[in-house]
Amino acid sequence: MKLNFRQPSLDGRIEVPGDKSISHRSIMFGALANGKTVIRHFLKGEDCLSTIDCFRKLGVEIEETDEEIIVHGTGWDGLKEPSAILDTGNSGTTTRLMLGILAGLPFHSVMIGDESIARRPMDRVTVPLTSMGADIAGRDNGRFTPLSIRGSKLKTIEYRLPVASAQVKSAIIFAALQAEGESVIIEPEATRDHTEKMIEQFGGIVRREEDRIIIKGGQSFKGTDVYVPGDISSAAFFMVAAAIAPGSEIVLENTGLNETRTGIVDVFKQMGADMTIEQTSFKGEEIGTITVRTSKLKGTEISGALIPRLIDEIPVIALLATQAEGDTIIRDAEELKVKETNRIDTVVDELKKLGADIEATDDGMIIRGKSKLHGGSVSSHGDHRIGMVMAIAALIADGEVELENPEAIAVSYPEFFEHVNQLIK
Ligand SMILES: O=C(O)C1=C[C@@H](OP(=O)(O)O)[C@@H](O)[C@H](O)C1
Ligand SMILES: C=C(OP(=O)(O)O)C(=O)O
Repeated sequence: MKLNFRQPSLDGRIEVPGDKSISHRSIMFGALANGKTVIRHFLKGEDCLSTIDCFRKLGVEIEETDEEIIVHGTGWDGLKEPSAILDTGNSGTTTRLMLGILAGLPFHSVMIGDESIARRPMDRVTVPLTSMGADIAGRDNGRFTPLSIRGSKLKTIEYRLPVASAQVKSAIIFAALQAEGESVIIEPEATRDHTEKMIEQFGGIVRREEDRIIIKGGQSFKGTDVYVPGDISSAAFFMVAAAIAPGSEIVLENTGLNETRTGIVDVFKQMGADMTIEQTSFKGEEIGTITVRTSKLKGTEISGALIPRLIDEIPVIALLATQAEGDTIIRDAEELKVKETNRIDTVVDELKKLGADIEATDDGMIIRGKSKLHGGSVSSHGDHRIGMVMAIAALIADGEVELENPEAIAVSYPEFFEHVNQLIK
């Protein structure tokens, strides 16, 4: 795809698509609940469609209209042995959370994903689930897909997460909900808490005591109405676009502002961005409007507890940092190496091709600003977030950017280019 934007200003209001993490979970809890769940502003990205497809194969009726997704929940007991392989596509969230659900159900299932999923570590989930009594086999001793899960009776667990991962936490929560008694999960750093919030939305109970999450097994859920806020991880691309494309102002309405996800807002403040945030409602999750205008930016340091609160935004923050005065240092972000691609390498390599002064480190990167970006040939490497970073970079680049494999963007943001075109003045 040839991107020849001629350095426009951006202006306007958009509502980004529904949050990916919340959309996945709304299907899962909707299926596990008894009765009907109606989901509005659901993200119809490829990842969440993979979750829908898996639950249909487990016997759940799911209706799709333009406005809503309706899940006819079967309860835990109503799910059926799938006669086909469950294909999770490109979605780490689907693969890992489904493992926690399937581990305790009384039937056999087989799970597979795409080439990227086949490289991503699943032992971070299969190890704790196995210690709860799960019977999971997979390539390289259960490290990778394809995985075969024979549901079994599960025991409780007290588990300190070795990595700050909401996917691992959530998989264990789903398993713990099927065990008899109380399980405890201890987080090294707080990660996104959408699973915990959704347990409550569906009439269940979960307790948090400092870094400990306590889950009682044997809970059943009631179908409900879910509104999915706009995904701050998608909004991040336009927050950055507005900050760096001269003379811009973008308003992002109905965006999720869950505190475990707003690390990027903290970084914008640290860098001196011109931004206003207005909380507008609460629908199971905080929702608000984010407005960003172009401004002078300064380099910053991003590390520690901030990392899980902005993990998926780091690639686009790297682009932002190329337009800030001074150095930006990102540390403690090794997890980027096991995403859809090794995002430390892919973002560094691709931004360099457009003239950025950026260097990979063992656990992050160093970006030296401010650089003038030029045109060039770049690739998404099949990673939706890298594709969007390069498209936003193309907005400020002096010259044409040829982007290979832009189709990957449909994983989390099918309307991305429509929104870019709508915002160009
Ligand atoms: O739980 C979730 O919905 C997610 C958790 C994060 O992954 P990890 O749990 O691997 O950090 C994030 O990168 C991913 O996009 C979605
Ligand atoms: C890492 C991501 O997703 P997942 O782990 O679900 O593939 C992402 O969306 O950036």
